[in-house]
Amino acid sequence: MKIAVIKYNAGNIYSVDYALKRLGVEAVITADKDVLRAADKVIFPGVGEAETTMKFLRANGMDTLIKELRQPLLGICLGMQLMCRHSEEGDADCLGIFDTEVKRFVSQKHEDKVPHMGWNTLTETNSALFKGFTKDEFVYFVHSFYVPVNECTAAVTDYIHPFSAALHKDNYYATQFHPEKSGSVGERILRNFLEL
Ligand SMILES: NC(=O)CC[C@H](N)C(=O)O
Repeated sequence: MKIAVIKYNAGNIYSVDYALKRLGVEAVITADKDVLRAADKVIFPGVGEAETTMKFLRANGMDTLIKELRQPLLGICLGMQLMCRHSEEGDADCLGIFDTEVKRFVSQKHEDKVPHMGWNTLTETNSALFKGFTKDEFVYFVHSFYVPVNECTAAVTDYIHPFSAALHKDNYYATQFHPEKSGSVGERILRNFLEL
């Protein structure tokens, strides 16, 4: 099975690659569009800022490519956010795969620190990504923006208020949390994606 990780100006490409290696998977980290089109599965990682990253993707034709792909694709963190219609982070128009907004967290109480950095459990998991997942298992988040619960929501968590921890539509899967930084639980989620 050919697994490709999209190489662009994101920050967590190599931690994703290392997590895949721990699963015994040798992924190709590439910006080569033919290699990405030919992959069985594609991972779209991301740590960074939406506006800058969208400019980079458009300048390199990666926006069109990602929207053309029909094999399973997993967006992670910023990757998930860029798959939405628009982000308040830099007022960025994004890929529009998920017809929803990305909004900035607004602290309601002093203890509601932003960015949200921590371990949360998930509810309402309704995707093959979460096969074998139990309600008391934790995954790791680090983000200042969130995707409201919407028709593509595939898991929910609660920090300041409920929000989408994962999205799914057709061949597009996405997690706001970092499976590559979520220990054995995250490894299982990555394995579930690879087994789709
Ligand atoms: N880790 C990240 O890059 C998070 C994505 C985005 N910058 C956010 O703060 O929500």
